[in-house]
Amino acid sequence: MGNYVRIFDTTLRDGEQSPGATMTSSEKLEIAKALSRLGVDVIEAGFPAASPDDLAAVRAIAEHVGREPIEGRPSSEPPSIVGLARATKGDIDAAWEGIKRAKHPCLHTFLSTSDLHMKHKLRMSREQVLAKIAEQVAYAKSLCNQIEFSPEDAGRTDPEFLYQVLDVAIRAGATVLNIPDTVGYTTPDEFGGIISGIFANVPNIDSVIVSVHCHNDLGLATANTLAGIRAGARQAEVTINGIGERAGNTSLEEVVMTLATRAPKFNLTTGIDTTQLTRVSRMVSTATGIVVQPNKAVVGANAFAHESGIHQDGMLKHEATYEIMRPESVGVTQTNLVLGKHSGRAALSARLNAMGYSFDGPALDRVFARFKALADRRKQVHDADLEALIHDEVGPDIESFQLEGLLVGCGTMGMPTATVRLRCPDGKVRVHAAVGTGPVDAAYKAVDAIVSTNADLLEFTIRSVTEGIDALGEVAVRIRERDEHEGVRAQHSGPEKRVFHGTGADTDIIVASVKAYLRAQNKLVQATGGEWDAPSSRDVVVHSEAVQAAVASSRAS
Ligand SMILES: CC(=O)SCCNC(=O)CCNC(=O)[C@H](O)C(C)(C)COP(=O)(O)OP(=O)(O)OC[C@H]1O[C@@H](n2cnc3c(N)ncnc32)[C@H](O)[C@@H]1OP(=O)(O)O
Ligand SMILES: CC(C)C(=O)C(=O)O
Ligand SMILES: [Mg+2]
Repeated sequence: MGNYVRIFDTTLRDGEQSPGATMTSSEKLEIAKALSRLGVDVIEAGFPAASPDDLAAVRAIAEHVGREPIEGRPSSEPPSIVGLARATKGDIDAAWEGIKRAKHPCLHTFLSTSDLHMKHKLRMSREQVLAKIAEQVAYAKSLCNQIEFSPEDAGRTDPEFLYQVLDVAIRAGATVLNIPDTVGYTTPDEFGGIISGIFANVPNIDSVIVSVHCHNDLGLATANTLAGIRAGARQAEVTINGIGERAGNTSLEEVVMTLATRAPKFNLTTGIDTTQLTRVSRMVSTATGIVVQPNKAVVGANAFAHESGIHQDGMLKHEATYEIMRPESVGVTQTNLVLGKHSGRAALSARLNAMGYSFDGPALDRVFARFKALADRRKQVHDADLEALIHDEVGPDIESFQLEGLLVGCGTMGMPTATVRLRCPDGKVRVHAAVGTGPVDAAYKAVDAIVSTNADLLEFTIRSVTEGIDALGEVAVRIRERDEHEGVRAQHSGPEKRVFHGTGADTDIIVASVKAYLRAQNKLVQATGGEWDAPSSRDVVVHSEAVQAAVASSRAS
């Protein structure tokens, strides 16, 4: 018993038996090529008796993947190509037709051996089953040198009968004995015990390869496969992403990465180039339409993502604190420290540094507070959100006017109104309400009434920083000092009027609009030496009066 575990991939056969996972022949061929590059030893390409299309797909794989090593394949030999067949002459002939052009063809035939399956499904006695195995394995052997036999539902088969079955299959010419836990019923100790029992009780078992094929009905497929391997099996039947009948098969990536990550414990190797795992996983997901759950081991989107501040802080100090394998080892470019509501300052400041910003002390505290407020409202904070926040944060040195409050009313049932409360350069808080053509126009009119800087709005743009209904909106405005001499500029030789730019970001786009406008107004005030004429008390209208006036005028019109 060597220390090499053959990886038998059945994504294209058992994997395709997942409800809804049917793939086209060309998708199957592409996946077979990717599996070959990945380094699998065996590709079970399909069940040729199932349909002419399945036969054609298996034939194409045998010809294009099974004859020559695909470029990039770690091994210098092409993978063995397997076709599955019931224990009937017709199925075996079809399977042979599919695989015979491969360099290493292998016929795989199976027959149920549990009392339950024999009685209710096959309606055959033990004697009939033994005779059929002897007959059909021998027939398959007359066509092909490599024969795999599987006693279906071995996990629920009487062990003594199982030993008899396997003995018959070896005598008839089987070269691989595959032990399936067809319905994912066993537990790891039981399944390991079945394999140990086979090694202890089946004559000439050392002349064949013992293989394991586990289903995941109780979520134990990988554990059972590893238990079988520890008991001596040297072939693991697996699928990419663990797809397959019902709850699926053992997933290739889980077995391979367990053997690699826990190498000292198992002391076993495979021929898999693990850096291709993520890519092949995505390819299979796209072809089958079966989405990989984010928390899926090894290839899930969150497998190398950390959101909580304590974990992120640990990861920044030493990557082994919360990762047992390096993301690059499975083809993920890097650990993903996801910024969200559970993140802390360490992760935020590391991300800001990576983006080229350096904040510390009170400045970092300020950005952090705004980041947390945003994270509370959205699931994830992306770099673009941070950029917008920073631009919003790094405004003019002196905030002459600060937004203290904003209330808008808009829709189809009245005039758009806005009430704005600003802290002004003299330290006083002023409130003004206005109506406009829309909520932004109303808010800007209210700001104008308090700020009264004589500026014209030149440009207003709004965009969503990231995707989704909860995205930040970023507003950019440009204002220009009003030209008192407009219309007579030709005779007037005064300087050009200056333009000021302001941006604002918020999940509320009206708030973002007012912030942007105030930014620009503040720059204008600063540029004019901080001079500002406070509006007369009459200008700073008590907002309820203005709203009443607006409502009255809308009713009148
Ligand atoms: C555990 C597994 O994954 S087994 C593989 C499952 N994969 C598939 O089934 C592949 C797709 N299958 C198919 O396309 C079809 O089922 C076919 C073409 C194979 C057969 O279709 P049909 O001839 O219409 O038979 P149907 O599917 O209705 O029933 C299966 C028959 O095969 C018999 N059978 C089941 N397993 C075996 C076996 N290993 N060896 C011989 N006969 C078997 C059943 O007893 C049943 O026979 P019956 O009709 O005399 O009762
Ligand atoms: C055909 C056999 C190996 C099978 O898929 C199973 O028993 O699960
Ligand atoms: Mg199966």
